[in-house]
Amino acid sequence: MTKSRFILHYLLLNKYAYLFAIFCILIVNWLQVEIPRYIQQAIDLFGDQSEASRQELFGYVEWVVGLSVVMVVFRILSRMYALNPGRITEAALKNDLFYKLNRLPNSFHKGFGSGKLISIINNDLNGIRLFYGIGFLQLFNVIFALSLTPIWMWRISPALTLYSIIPILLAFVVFRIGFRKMRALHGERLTRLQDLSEQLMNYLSGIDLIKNQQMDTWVLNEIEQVNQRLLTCTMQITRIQTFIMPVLDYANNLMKVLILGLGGYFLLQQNLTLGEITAFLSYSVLLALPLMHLGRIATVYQMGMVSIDSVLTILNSTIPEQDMALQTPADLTALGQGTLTVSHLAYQYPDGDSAVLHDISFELTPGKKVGILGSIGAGKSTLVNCLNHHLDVAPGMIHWNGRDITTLARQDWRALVRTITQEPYLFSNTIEQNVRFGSTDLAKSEVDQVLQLSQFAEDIARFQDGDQTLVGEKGIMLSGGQKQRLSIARALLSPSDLIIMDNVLSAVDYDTERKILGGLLDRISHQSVLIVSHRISALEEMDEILVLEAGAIVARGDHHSLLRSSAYYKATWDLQQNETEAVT
Ligand SMILES: Nc1ncnc2c1ncn2[C@@H]1O[C@H](COP(=O)(O)OP(=O)(O)OP(=O)(O)O)[C@@H](O)[C@H]1O
Repeated sequence: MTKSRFILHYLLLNKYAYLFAIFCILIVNWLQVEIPRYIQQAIDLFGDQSEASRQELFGYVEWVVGLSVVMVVFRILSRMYALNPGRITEAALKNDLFYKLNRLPNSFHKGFGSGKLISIINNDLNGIRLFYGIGFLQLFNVIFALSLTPIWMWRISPALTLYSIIPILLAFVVFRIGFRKMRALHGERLTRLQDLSEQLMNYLSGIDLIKNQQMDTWVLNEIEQVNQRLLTCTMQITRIQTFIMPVLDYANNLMKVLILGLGGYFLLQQNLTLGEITAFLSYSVLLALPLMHLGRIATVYQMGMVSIDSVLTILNSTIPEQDMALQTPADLTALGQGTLTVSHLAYQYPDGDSAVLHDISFELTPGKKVGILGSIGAGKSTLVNCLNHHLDVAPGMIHWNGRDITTLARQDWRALVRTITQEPYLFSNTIEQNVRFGSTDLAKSEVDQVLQLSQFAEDIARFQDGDQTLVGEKGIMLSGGQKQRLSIARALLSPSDLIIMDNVLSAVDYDTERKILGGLLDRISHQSVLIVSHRISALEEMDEILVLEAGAIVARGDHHSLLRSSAYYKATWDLQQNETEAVT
């Protein structure tokens, strides 16, 4: 989407409100130039004592009062109808951005820091709201005021109008120079705000580490540097603004001096009346006001343009074609209960030097349970992220019921495959809501059942508020093992055809692990399961265990055959047996 299409698209969203606002702004500006005309005629009647003149004078006063009331009404309407669209656009844009962010693949989120995204959603969207609200209102105010007022002035005295316009032209020249400089600075300022937000997000996520390692001074220094760059940029903008505003003010006063000086001369020459000079002075104020607003409009316009650029970097990011084509519910049901076939899977990270996975092949028929064992850095998580299509795998390597998963939309694929990761993410909500995760239609008894299965129910019974306990930000109130069990409960609540568990039981003891796995495998006997673990005790019951070393499968078989065929497996088993004995 180009910038002009973006502007038009969101303008059209409120087209009727804007059209009515333009009509109201036009009426307000027309009344603004009309009212001085009645004042002028009233003043010119001051010297005349006749009854007819008195009647005429009262008539003009009534007109002025009446028109002023009408003007106030239209001014209120113009503000309502011009400012509200700014809010509506902001809300619509937020929805569009959230929709897009939700559909964009992981590769986008890896390259685009969350701090930067938050800054765009807060600061840039604020800039866009002002652009579509106050910016629109002031723009039309200025257009109408600068076009109508000189015409009404010209009708009184063309010569005085031409002289009065000289200071305005001078002010415009100064304004244009400052305007160009400010545009670049506004862009820089929003980038600096994004940098600061990114930096803060980074440090706040690692606040425990910063405190533990006493890194406070270093962090404060880093933040101060980014903050200083933001301040320097903001000060430059303020400096230009504080220079331009007095210049515009000076132009306005110069115009008044010219009107009074030259107007007085024309009065003496009897070319102008006192009423006409008074009207002319009123018009000079009407010209000065939009002139004063030019600075504000320029800021709103420049911030709006820069903000639109930032937002477009997200809106123009492409969602992979296959992710756009969603299956119908019927097609998705037909895809269920399939066989996962992995053939000669290889994977290299885009920024990596060499392949992390080599020639991985295995099959997961419906209901089969497969375990993956491997040392640290063997490529287990990479394999999981290839299988659930978080990573962009090459076509032809992973099939589900004969269908290449790279031809399926990720959203559809994840309806079939549920992954429980080793770092569960919890929302700042109650335990029950964290299990439900939006599945509000499911009965409470189902939630209780999955909590029982994941061996979390006993812990919950000890909490004062039970499953209504608030878990705090990222589940800060829960221990590592409790978080893991909650995320297992969450994965079990809604149906899926394949469950992948990536080291999810690392933070629970052996006994709890055995209980969880026993209950879990009973409940999901019809579902395919892939469990990744460092612990053989978690894999013992699997139909097949793949031993991964440096990204390749070096041994495979069930627990008993591997004890005989794989020295690594046997050594790991013996070591872990000793650990278990030491613990019990
Ligand atoms: N995003 C990435 N970019 C580049 N290389 C990566 C990335 N993530 C992981 N790697 C590399 O891939 C290799 C395998 O990592 P992976 O996380 O898959 O191992 P793992 O077996 O899951 O390890 P662990 O048991 O410690 O979780 C490692 O050498 C790691 O450095």
